[in-house]
Amino acid sequence: MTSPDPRPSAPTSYDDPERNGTPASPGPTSRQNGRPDETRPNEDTDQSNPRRKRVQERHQARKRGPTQPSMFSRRGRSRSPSNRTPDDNSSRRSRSPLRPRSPTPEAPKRKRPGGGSRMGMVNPEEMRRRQEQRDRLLEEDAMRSSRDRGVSDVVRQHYNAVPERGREWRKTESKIKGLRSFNNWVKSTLIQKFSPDEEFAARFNDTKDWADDSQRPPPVDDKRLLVLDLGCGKGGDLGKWQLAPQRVDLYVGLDPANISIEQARDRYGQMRSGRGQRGRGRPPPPLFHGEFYPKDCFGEWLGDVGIVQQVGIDPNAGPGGSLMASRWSGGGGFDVVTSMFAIHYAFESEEKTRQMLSNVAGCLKKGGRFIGVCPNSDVITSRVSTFHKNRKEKESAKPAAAEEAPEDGEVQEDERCEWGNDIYRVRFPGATPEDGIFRPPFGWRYTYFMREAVEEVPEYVVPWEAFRALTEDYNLELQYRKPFLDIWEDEKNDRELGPLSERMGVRNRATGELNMTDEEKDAVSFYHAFCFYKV
Ligand SMILES: C[S@@+](CC[C@H](N)C(=O)[O-])C[C@H]1O[C@@H](n2cnc3c(N)ncnc32)[C@H](O)[C@@H]1O
Repeated sequence: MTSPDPRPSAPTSYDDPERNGTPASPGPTSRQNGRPDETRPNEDTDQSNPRRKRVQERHQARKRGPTQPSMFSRRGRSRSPSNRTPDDNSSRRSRSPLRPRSPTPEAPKRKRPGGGSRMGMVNPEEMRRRQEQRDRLLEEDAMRSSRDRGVSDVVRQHYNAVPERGREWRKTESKIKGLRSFNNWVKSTLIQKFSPDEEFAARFNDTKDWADDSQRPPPVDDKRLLVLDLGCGKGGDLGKWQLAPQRVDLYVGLDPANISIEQARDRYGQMRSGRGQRGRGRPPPPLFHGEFYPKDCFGEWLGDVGIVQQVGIDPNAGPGGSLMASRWSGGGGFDVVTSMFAIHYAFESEEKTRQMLSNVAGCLKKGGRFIGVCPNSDVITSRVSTFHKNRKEKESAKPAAAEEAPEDGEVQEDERCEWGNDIYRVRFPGATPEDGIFRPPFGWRYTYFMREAVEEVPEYVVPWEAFRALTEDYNLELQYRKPFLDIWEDEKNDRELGPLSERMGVRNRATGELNMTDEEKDAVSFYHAFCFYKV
């Protein structure tokens, strides 16, 4: 699966616009997409305390060795596999234990001396059978790749077509404004808790009361973060990254939806120029250098994206890679890889899921964090198994009647599992497992609808335990996983995240209650958040 890549050629050096004052990608309009929403810099945080104690808590349970040297020392290193392709990846990997792949058709054989005589030993019937088998496999392969391309195209076209309605509309007119704000608050919370590195967090462990002293600037944070966003959409999270406790030096946004990428560039340009900033409050912190490219991050290797190559991507990440090479190269150059509301598109197939993980693990330095949010398979499992239980009870209550047997492979209407409410709907078009456990863990397609945001787009179940097991192959260690509403319960009284929720309109200042209808709460409970460490 490929997407057009109209990237400019890779810059020879990565310039810090804070130093040279050159905006990387200027542009005029403000942006937002549907399900996840934006956060503007000066509503997001109290500018008097932009870096906070939160970072202490997430590192408390972890004790690791020294962090990697700054990317600046890595920048000149040339170890990126610029000529690598996803096919190259698969050739170095061992076969998955999760599901045997269908055999690929044999490549046409060259004539070699003696070959004819060996061929002569196979009887014609056998040769015909083998040829038929090869043809069948080729045809299946072609059908599979066209279907895969079809789904990716639908997803890309959908996100490209999501209208940009403007911030004011989203905050006032939208029927799901509570949900939008809540999702944004969860994403900010993840960024606040998990984006800083251990060194940065350790400094705050040593100076526990700094957050109480609004006059005193936080300790010097000279080491800044390099962030890669897979599926960045229209750049809705740029403002959140601008307010990260540890300052961001570089933000790279990738997404196959080329129009979304243009919109993200525009939004970044607007932030750089200070346009669209509201008058109240202190000015936001200085903006990082940002780059945005159209890219399928789950179907393709990221090593051919110039800026990714420059920062550093390790081709040895994952199973089958050379352990020694990986140990010596020390991984990729990014501190954080983030993927918000996007990894479920990778679960179309094992190949894509592994490609996504190779990209994530390859880009992260040791100690780097992979943070994201996606649909929670526990919720799906529970809905699906309850659906089948109820269906069976209904069936057994029915008087025995002569039922028409379904055609081969056909799923009867009443066997199709779906749920939702006025604002969101999940619909499985095919059969689902009665116990709700998705085996094998790839390719379980459903369509997702969300009012004003997502029009029946195909998505795939991310069976959590299988995913977590797979991440181990890529040296990614699970540090945190939590359903959205549990995050709220845990963090709503936090001295930073609590007030942030009020500024973002997530909590009603008078009642202290969430500003969401029951339907919105049901919709957000479909998701959970995670953080992995690269070890
Ligand atoms: C619900 S949007 C989330 C956008 C953004 N992360 C946010 O939170 O605002 C899902 C995004 O995933 C992107 N996506 C779909 N397939 C992808 C792929 N193969 N690689 C990277 N991104 C993908 C879509 O184009 C879309 O922008």
